[in-house]
Amino acid sequence: MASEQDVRARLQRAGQEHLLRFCAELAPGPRAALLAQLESLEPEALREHCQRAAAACARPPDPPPDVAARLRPLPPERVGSSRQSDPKTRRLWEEEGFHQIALNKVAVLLLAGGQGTRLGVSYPKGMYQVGLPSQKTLYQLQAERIRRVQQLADERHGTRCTVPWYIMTSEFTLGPTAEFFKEHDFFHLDPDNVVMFEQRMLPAVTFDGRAILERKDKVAMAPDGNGGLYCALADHQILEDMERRGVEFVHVYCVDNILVRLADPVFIGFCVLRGADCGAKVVEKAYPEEPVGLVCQVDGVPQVVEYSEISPETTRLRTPDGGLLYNTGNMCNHFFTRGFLQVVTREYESLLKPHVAVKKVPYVDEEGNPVKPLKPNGIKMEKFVFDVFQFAENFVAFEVQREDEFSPLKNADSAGKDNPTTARRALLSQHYRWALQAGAHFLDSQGARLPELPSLPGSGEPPAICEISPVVSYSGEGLEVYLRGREFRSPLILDENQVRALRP
Ligand SMILES: CC(=O)N[C@H]1[C@@H](OP(=O)(O)OP(=O)(O)OC[C@H]2O[C@@H](n3ccc(=O)[nH]c3=O)[C@H](O)[C@@H]2O)O[C@H](CO)[C@@H](O)[C@@H]1O
Repeated sequence: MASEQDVRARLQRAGQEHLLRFCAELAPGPRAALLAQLESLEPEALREHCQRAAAACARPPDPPPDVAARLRPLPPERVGSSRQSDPKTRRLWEEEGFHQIALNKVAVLLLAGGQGTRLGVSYPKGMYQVGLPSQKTLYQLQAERIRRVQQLADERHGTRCTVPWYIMTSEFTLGPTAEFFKEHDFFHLDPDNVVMFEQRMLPAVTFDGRAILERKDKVAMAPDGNGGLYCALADHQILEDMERRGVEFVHVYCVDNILVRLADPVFIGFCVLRGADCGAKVVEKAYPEEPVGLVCQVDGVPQVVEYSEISPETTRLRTPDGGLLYNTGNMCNHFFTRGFLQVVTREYESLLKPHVAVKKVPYVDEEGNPVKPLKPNGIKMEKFVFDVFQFAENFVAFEVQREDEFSPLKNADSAGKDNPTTARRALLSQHYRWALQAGAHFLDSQGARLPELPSLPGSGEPPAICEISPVVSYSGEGLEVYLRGREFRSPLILDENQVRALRP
C-alpha cells in the first residue's frame, strides 16, 4: 500500500490535497481505506476530471443555443417499423433473428449500474418487484424471457442454443446483484452464461473543481454513466469473451422497462438484414415533455439528444399534419455488432464527451460534520451509451408499439408516471390482451362472464387479472393450446405448473 506521503504527492499533482485533511485523525482501518481509495485515482486523470467538471458547469446551460437549428428527424430510410410493416416482412425479420440466436451469435447486455434514486430504493432496480401476482422481480422476468427465446430458437432450428447474459453493474449494484442471482439459483440459467462486470466510478466534484469528501475517510464517487460501458468492456475483456463464444450481435438494454423483449428476434433480424452496425428501438413519444431521449440527426449525423438537454419549445414543435416533429423516443434498447463495439472501445471511447449532472451530494464540512445538502452542490460527470451512434457506418432505428414493448419503471408511485403501478398495469394489460387473442374467457368470483376488451391500452386496468410466465410465452405466442374456448376465474396465473395441468 502507498504511504500517506506518496498519496499526498499524487494529490498535489492533481490539485486535490484537501482530500487528506482529516487523514491524521483517522483510526488505522479507515485511514488505510482512504489511502487505498486515493491511491486508485490516477493524478493526471483526476486533475483533468475535476477541471473539466468545473468548466462544464461554468458554461451556460446545455444545449448550446444553436442545437435546435441543427436538429432534424431521422430520414425515413433509416427507420423501420414493427407496427407499420406487413406480417410477411415481420416474419422475415423474426426468422432471421431466430436463425442468428440458434447459431449462438446473439447476446444480451443489461445496463444495471444505475442507482434507482428516483424510484427511492437503496438496492439495485432489477431486484424490485412491482406487485405482480407472481411477485416476480424485474431480474426474474428478464431471465425467464432469455430462457423462452432460447427455447423458441431451439424449436425452430433443432438446436440447443445459448443467449449469454452480460450484466454491467457498478460498485453500488455488483454485490447485491451477484448475491441475488445466487440466492435465486440464477433463475435456472447456467451461471457460466451470466457474466457480471463492473463499470468505473468517478469522484463527484464541487462547482469550483474540488473532489468531494463524503466522509472523513471516503471520497464521494458515482458510476461514470451508462456510457461507461465502453471502458468497462475493455477493462474486463468482455468483447474477447464474446468472441470466444462466437457472439456477433449484442442487444443492450436498460434494467427498468418491464416489457423489454430480450434478444428480440424481430429487432435483431431487422438490424441484421439491413446490415446495420448500430441500431436503436424507438417508441412514439407519449407527450412532448416525456423524459425520453430523442433519436434524431444533428448536422446530418444520427444521435440521441437527451431529454435533459433539449428545450421545451423544441419538444413541442409540430408537423403540418399536427403530429410532433420530434417523435422518436429512445427506449435505451440498442443493437450493436461486436465489430462496432470493438472499434468504439479501441478508437472512439476517448472522444465521448461527458455530460454534466448537478446533484445533491452528501459531504463533510470543514469541521468534519456530515452534511446532507438541501440544494445541489456537486457535479457528476456521466457518459451516455448512445453517444457512439455518431460513429456508426449504418445506423438504423426500429419503431415499436409502446403498449407491446415500453413501460419504464423510473419513479415511486407518488410521481404519477412511470411508476410501479403503471409498470404492473402495462404487463397485466398485455397478458390480458394475449389471453383474449388466444381465445380465453374470464369469469368473476360469482362465475359470471367478465366484459372482453381486446384493445385495452397499457394504461387501462384490465377487467380480469391474468399473468403469463415469460417461460410460457415470450410475445403472446403458443397460448391457444391452453386457453382457446376455456373459461377462467380471475386471477389466472399461467405458469409452468398451470400449463401442465391445461395441456390437452
Ligand atoms: C443516457 C440514457 O441512456 N438515457 C436514456 C434512459 O434515461 P434515464 O434517465 O431514465 O436513464 P437511467 O438513469 O434510468 O439509466 C438507464 C440505464 O442505464 C443504467 N446505468 C445508468 C447509469 C450508470 O452509471 N450506469 C448504468 O448502468 C441504469 O441502471 C439503467 O438501466 O432511458 C430512457 C428510456 O427509459 C431513454 O429515453 C433515455 O434516453
